[in-house]
Amino acid sequence: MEELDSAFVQDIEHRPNLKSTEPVDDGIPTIDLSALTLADTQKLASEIGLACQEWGFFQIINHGVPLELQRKVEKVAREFFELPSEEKRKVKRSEENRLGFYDSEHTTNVRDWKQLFDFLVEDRTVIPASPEPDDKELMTITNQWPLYPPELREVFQEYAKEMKKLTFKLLELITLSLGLPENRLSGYFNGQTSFVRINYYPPCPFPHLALGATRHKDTGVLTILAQDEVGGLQAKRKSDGEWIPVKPTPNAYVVNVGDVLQVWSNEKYQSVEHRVVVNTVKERMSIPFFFQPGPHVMVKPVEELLNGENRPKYKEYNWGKFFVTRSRSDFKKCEVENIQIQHFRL
Ligand SMILES: O=C(O)CCC(=O)C(=O)O
Ligand SMILES: [Fe+2]
Repeated sequence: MEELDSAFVQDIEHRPNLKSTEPVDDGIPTIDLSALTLADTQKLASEIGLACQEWGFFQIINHGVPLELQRKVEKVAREFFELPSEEKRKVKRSEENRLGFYDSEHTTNVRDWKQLFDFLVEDRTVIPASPEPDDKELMTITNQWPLYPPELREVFQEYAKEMKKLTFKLLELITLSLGLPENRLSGYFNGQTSFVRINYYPPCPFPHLALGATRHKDTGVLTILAQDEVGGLQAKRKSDGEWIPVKPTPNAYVVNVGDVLQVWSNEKYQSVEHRVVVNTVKERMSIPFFFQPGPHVMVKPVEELLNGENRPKYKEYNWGKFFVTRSRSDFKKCEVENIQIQHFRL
C-alpha cells in the first residue's frame, strides 16, 4: 500500500477509534418542524432550546425544503466532483478568492481527506479586505461558477434561497427559546456572509490515521447540514466527551450551534466539536449551509440576557475580521493555532 502523505496524519490522541464508527441510536434529538404550521411555536421553540442546551446538535424533519431540489443539488454536485481535476481546478480557490473548488483544506492545521466547493448565498458579499484590525478597507467577493455541469449554478442558487428561508425560521425559534422577541437577532444578517459548502470525501485507505474533517467547531451562528446515507459525522457529546456518530436520517438536516450563537447566548447554548471519519470503500457527500452575520457585526453576549448573575463571558469582536482571519488559516498550514472565540473569553 502507498504511504500516507504526512500532512494528513492526525496526532495520536485525535485518531479515530474505528470500533465506534458504526451508526447507533445516538440520542441526538430529532425535531419535527411540521408543528410550525400548527401555531405551536412556543412549544417547538422550547424543544429546540433544550436540544441546543443539552446537545448543541439536533436533526430536523418536515422542514419544507423540496425533496426534489435536494436530489438535484446532490446530482449536480456529484457530477461536478467526478470531473477531471483540471476541469475542477478552473474554479479553484485562491488566497484572494476563497470561493470555488478546493482540495487541500487544513482544519486545525492538519489536512482533511476531502475536496470541497464553496459558494456564497449572496452572489456579491462584502468582507474586510485584510485580517489586520486597523485596516478598514472592504472588498467585494463573488462566486466562481464552473461551466460544467451547466445547470449547477441555477440549482445551487435555488438551494441557497431555500436554506436562507429555513434558517431564518430556525433563528426565530432559537431567539424565542432564549426569551427574546423573535426578530431580535435578524438584523445582524444584513449583508450576511453565509455560504454553502459541498464536501466530497473520496474513499480513504488510511482510516486509522486520517480524517475527512479534523475535529473543529463551526464559527458562525448555525450550520444546517444535509448528509448522504454513508455516515461518518461524529459529534463530541457534551455529557462525557465521547465521539457520537450522527446517524444519517433520510431527508433530515443536521443542525448545530456555532460559536457566534455561543457568544450571543453567553454560553447557554454552546458550539460542539465535531469531525468526520473516512470510509475505506464508499465516497461520501455532505452539504453544510453556514449561517453567518454581516461583516460589520460586533459579536457579543445579547444585553437583555445579562444581569448580576449572568455577567458577559466574552468581549466583543468583529465578525468580518474573524471570518477573514479564519478563512486564511484554513487555506494553508500555519505556524500558529488559528483564531478561536476562546481568545475573546473574559
Ligand atoms: O461532512 C460532514 O458531515 C461535516 C462537515 C463539517 O463539519 C464542515 O464542513 O464544517
Ligand atoms: Fe463543521
